[in-house]
Amino acid sequence: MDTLTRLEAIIAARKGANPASSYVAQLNHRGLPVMARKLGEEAVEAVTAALAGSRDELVGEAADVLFHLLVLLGAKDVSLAEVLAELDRREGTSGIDEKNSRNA
Ligand SMILES: N=c1c2ncn([C@@H]3O[C@H](COP(=O)(O)OP(=O)(O)OP(=O)(O)O)[C@@H](O)[C@H]3O)c2ncn1[C@@H]1O[C@H](COP(=O)(O)O)[C@@H](O)[C@H]1O
Repeated sequence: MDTLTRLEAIIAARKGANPASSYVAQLNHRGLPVMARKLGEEAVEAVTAALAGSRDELVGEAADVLFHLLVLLGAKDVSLAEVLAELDRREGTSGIDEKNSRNA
């Protein structure tokens, strides 16, 4: 099992845990707007690290983005497999074509 799939399973298992002892449970307890805001904050931190930080900082912030994205997807009952299937679907198509079809 790969890292993201393992992390997805851990997040699913921790969702209903005690918020006092689990950060995942705490985020779920605080609700979707907080989870969404956390993902946005981590994304901004990743962007900042890419533009002005070190390589190690970018690695750390990218890990935070993936973690918080999985927490948000879990709360919305969207599986990682569904997201990966969407990426698979796009494989082999030009990114430009994809952009044009979305804007059509
Ligand atoms: N990968 C992670 C992970 N990455 C980041 N974080 C937490 O994300 C938080 C982000 O830090 P911030 O400073 O931005 O946030 P904060 O100010 O501490 O918290 P907020 O009040 O803003 O939410 C930190 O508390 C980190 O510990 C993570 N917490 C948990 N995991 C994984 O989730 C598993 C389950 O964790 P628990 O639910 O805590 O058992 C762990 O075993 C890990 O594998």
